[in-house]
Order: sequence, then structure tokens, then C-alpha cells
Amino acid sequence: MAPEIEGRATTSVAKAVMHLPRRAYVTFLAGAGDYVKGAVGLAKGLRKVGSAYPLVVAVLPDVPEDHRRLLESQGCIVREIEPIYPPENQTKFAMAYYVINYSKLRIWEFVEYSKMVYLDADIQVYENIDELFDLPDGYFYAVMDCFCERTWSHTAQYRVGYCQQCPERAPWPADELGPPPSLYFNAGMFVFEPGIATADALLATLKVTEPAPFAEQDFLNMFFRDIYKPIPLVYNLVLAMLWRHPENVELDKVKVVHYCAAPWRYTGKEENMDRADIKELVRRWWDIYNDESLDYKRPATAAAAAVVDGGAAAAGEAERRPFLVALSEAAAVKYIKAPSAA
Ligand SMILES: O=c1ccn([C@@H]2O[C@H](COP(=O)(O)OP(=O)(O)O)[C@@H](O)[C@H]2O)c(=O)[nH]1
Ligand SMILES: OC[C@H]1O[C@H](O[C@@H]2[C@@H](O)[C@H](O)[C@@H](O)[C@H](O)[C@@H]2O)[C@H](O)[C@@H](O)[C@H]1O
Ligand SMILES: [Mn+2]
Repeated sequence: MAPEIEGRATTSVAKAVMHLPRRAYVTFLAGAGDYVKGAVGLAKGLRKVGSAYPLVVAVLPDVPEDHRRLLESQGCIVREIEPIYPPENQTKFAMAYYVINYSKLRIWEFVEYSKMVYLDADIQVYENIDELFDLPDGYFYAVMDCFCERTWSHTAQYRVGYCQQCPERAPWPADELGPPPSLYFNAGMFVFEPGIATADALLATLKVTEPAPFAEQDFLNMFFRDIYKPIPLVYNLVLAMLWRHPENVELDKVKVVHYCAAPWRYTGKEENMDRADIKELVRRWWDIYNDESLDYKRPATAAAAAVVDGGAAAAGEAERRPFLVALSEAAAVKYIKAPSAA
């Protein structure tokens, strides 16, 4: 960023930090593969619904420069994080690649933000969900998961046919197995407050916790058990809910869809994937991904941003948009790697 703009941005950031609750969406990107499409799609989806807050992308060192540049060109704040691995273990993760998902825990170190909404890169947002940032502090908010997929076959819930999505279907056999499992959330989407003390506690606890099949999702459920508050399913529709618990789903009210099988890789050949509702959700994902009108247009000035990026249309946000753009651009300055000299 040219010094004069950086200078202005820095000045605006100083003002902005005084005026704005520091909030942002955040997603996680690992590897040089095609999940970057998910992050780009998410950035465009959040823009389409007029989100007032930027999207931070926590990238592992193996995310290539061209993917980082692509994300910045879509208005994302790219922030490199150090990987986190679980302690030595013999755990068979539900998916082998889940081992890298522990690195998500770095987002608690993003203390320039007071409140963040984490979204997996295989998620798309179809309605504005900025209201989540106004949920009371001090809790961990996420949507309850489902235990019915084969990926859960290692658990007692699966064996007895119990699922928290419909506890009356097969009541938990308390006399045989003791108290039912605590409410369990899907870690593809959650509302949290960054903080160094929490970040340190997460890492210290991880070091002495036996890894489990759902990797960081199991770990986060254990760690935040006492302050976890379920939020409605409309904020994270895990696709399996469509065939496992259709009675719990009102598709036209769903705000956030969690594809759980990268939509950009959709072939329709996998089990349940030939459903009409799935085909429609995948089409909607591609509509946003391919919509060039949703591409980020870097504003010439912060003032111009208030016009170009009408996303601040939310009441009370419009007058703060110039600072928001400066904040997001300055933050980008702070964390993106200097462009190569070549
Ligand atoms: O090769 C990969 C695999 C996963 N992820 C990130 O890790 C998250 C969790 O993985 P995934 O969504 O595949 O897990 P699922 O929700 O399907 O269990 C993804 O959404 C991405 O944000 C990534 O960046 N690259
Ligand atoms: O690393 C563990 C992952 O565990 C979760 O995904 C699972 C889980 O939700 C199961 O309930 C489903 O059956 C399964 O399909 C789905 O992949 C999170 O979405 C993901 O972000 C990540 O934390
Ligand atoms: Mn996911």
C-alpha cells in the first residue's frame, strides 16, 4: 500500500478503532488445493448479503502466494498462521486430513478483533447474519451437529441410534450408558471472542488431551462445554440434515449452508447427492462464485468505499464504512507478506 494511503489508513484506523466494535468473519485455508475456491465464494457471498464486516482468511504457510493475492483481490484480509498439531497419537481421524484442522485454533490469537464469526470455506452465506455479532459476550455459539452419518459409527450414540437432533426417536439408554452426551456442535461455524488467555489455554489443554476422531471439533466441544449455547440450525445447515432430519429443516429459512463436501467438487454421484434440493444448493453456490458483479472493487478512497461497497447499508453502519474499509485495508497491510521484489 502506498505510504500516503497507508498513512491515511493508519490515521483512519486510529479513529476507527475508537469508533467500531472490532468485528470480522474468519475462515481457514490449508494447502495449495481447491479450497481457495470456497474462500473466494464465501467472500463474494458475504458481500452479496451486505455484511458490514470484513472476511479474514487464516492461511497456513503452505497456501501459495497466488492464492493469497487472489483472496486479497476479493477484499479478504489474509493472515498467515503457524500450524498446530495434536500430541503424538494413534487416533484414526474420521477423515485423515482432519489432523490439520487443529490449526483453526490460531484464530483465538486474532485479538485485534473483539468478536468473530468463524465459517468453514465449504460454507456459503445466503442471508445477512451480522446479527450474530450482537449475541451476548461470554459464550460460545454454534449449531448442534447430527450423529447419524457413518462418520459417527465409532460412537455409542451411533450404535444405539441416538441423535440430539431427535432425542425422542431412540432415547438415550441412561441406565446402561449413564448420562446422555452433552449438546455437541458442528465446528464448521461458530461465534467466539478472540483472546490471548483463551488461545494459551486452548494450546495448553490440547497438549494434554487425547485426540479424537473429529479432531478440533471434538476438542472445541470439550473445551467450551460449559459456555456452549446452541443457535438455530438456519445458521449452519449441515447437508446431511436434509436426509437425516428433514422435519428439523425449513430450507427457505436457512441462512447458512454447510456443504461438508466441497460444492466445487460436486459430481452428484456420491450417496444422497442426486437429490433435487442438493443440486439446487450447489447451483446457488456456483451462481455466487461465478458472479463477476460480486467481485471486490478496491475503493480509490475510503469515502468511495461507502458508495461502492454498499454492504454497510445496515442501520448505523453506513457512516462508519469509511473507517471500516481503512481498518480492513490497514489490517491487510499489517498481515500480508510483502509482495516479492521480482
Ligand atoms: O484441504 C483442505 C481441507 C480443509 N480446509 C479447511 O478446513 C475446513 C474444514 O474441512 P472440511 O470443511 O472439509 O470438513 P467438514 O466440514 O467437511 O468435516 C474447510 O472448510 C477449509 O476451511 C482447507 O483449507 N483445505
Ligand atoms: O475436523 C473435524 C470436522 O468436523 C466437522 O465436520 C464433520 C462433522 O460435522 C460430522 O458431524 C459430519 O457427519 C461430517 O460430515 C462433517 O464432515 C466440521 O464441519 C469441520 O469443520 C471439522 O471441524
Ligand atoms: Mn466444512
